[in-house]
Amino acid sequence: MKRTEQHGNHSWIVTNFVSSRPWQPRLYQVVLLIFGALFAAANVLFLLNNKKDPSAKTFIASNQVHNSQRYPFVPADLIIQCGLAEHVNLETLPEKPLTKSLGFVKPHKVGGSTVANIVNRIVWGRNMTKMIPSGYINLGFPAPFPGDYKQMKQFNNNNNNETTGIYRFDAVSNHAVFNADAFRTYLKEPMLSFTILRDPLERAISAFNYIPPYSYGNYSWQHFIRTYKNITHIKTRDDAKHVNPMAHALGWYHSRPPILISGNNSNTPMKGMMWTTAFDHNESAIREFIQKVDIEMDLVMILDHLTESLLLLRDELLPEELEVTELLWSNFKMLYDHFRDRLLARWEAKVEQAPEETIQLKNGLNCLYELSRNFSPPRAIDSQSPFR
Ligand SMILES: Nc1ncnc2c1ncn2[C@@H]1O[C@H](COP(=O)(O)OS(=O)(=O)O)[C@@H](OP(=O)(O)O)[C@H]1O
Repeated sequence: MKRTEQHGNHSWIVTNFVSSRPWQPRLYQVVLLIFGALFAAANVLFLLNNKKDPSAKTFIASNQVHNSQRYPFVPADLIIQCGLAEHVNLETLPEKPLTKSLGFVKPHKVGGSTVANIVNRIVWGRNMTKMIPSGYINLGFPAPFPGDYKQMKQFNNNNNNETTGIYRFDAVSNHAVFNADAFRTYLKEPMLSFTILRDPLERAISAFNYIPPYSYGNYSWQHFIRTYKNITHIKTRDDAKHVNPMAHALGWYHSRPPILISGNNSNTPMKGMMWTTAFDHNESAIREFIQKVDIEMDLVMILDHLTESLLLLRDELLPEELEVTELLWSNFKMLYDHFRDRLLARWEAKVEQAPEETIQLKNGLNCLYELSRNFSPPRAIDSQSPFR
């Protein structure tokens, strides 16, 4: 029913829903009430959950950590099936931050995600803070560290660098270019700096397979070699991922002033800079650089010796501060071994193993494998690789 009220010179049309009968809820009001109640309940639950588990604060979570369970990547049944359960007690694992911050330099295609996952899990489990890039991938790379990163919302005076006032984190594990001074500015003291390297040719093949535009399969390995062999400047992020990228991540190109690209290019991935490759074959300069890295980096791990590398990493901390199981859990070989054994057991248990079909399939697969070898990057041209 519509009512017109007169107030001085103004008149309002007041629409109301008053009926002559006592108030009775209508369907839309009931629906609104239910939604309101659900919304309020969800908010309360969210607040309670965050209060209960401070490590669930979104700031600490990395892009690789998706839910609020304490160790999200390890299904409990897998731990049990792998015989680790008797060694691991989730409840008694230390929750204290490590005595050192973790400055992990992650070059591309060197097994860095495996190591970054270890760092992330340690950070997650021990209620530590990690510097997160704004875009979740690069802390500046290929430009200088740290680039744009998410600021800590709550400043804690204990964590601030006394000289700069900048918040200091417990860990860094995204793609970045190592600079000892810059890392020390943003990471708590004492810092444990480490990285991982891989045979350069293996790495280049991995990059060829995974990094655009080559990963799209439209260009040959020969095209890849031709493109990068005589490159004079690193101008794009893809150049940086393909040309001497492990050295780039360790600071090789940044040890000389960049060439500034004219115009306003500060928003490009390279931040308006490019780097010359003129010194890439200068042996004495390379030796000098290796010496510098040797002094500044606490541990350089090697992918082919990951187990030994991780144990040496553990030894950089206080005795017993980091349990081997905390490293083991991210060992995807364990996952592989587990499912390989499961598959073989299922095969053994198969009632009829069908020998004729087995031979036919095996021959066909061999044939396909030979074909693919002939049409994929031929190892014979390894010696021409600019990465050697
Ligand atoms: N534990 C372990 N042992 C041996 N090899 C391993 C391991 N973890 C990762 N890898 C191999 O590393 C390659 C992926 O590297 P990244 O994780 O650094 O890639 S990325 O830059 O983060 O995209 C990729 O190499 P390729 O398979 O040759 O492409 C992975 O297979």
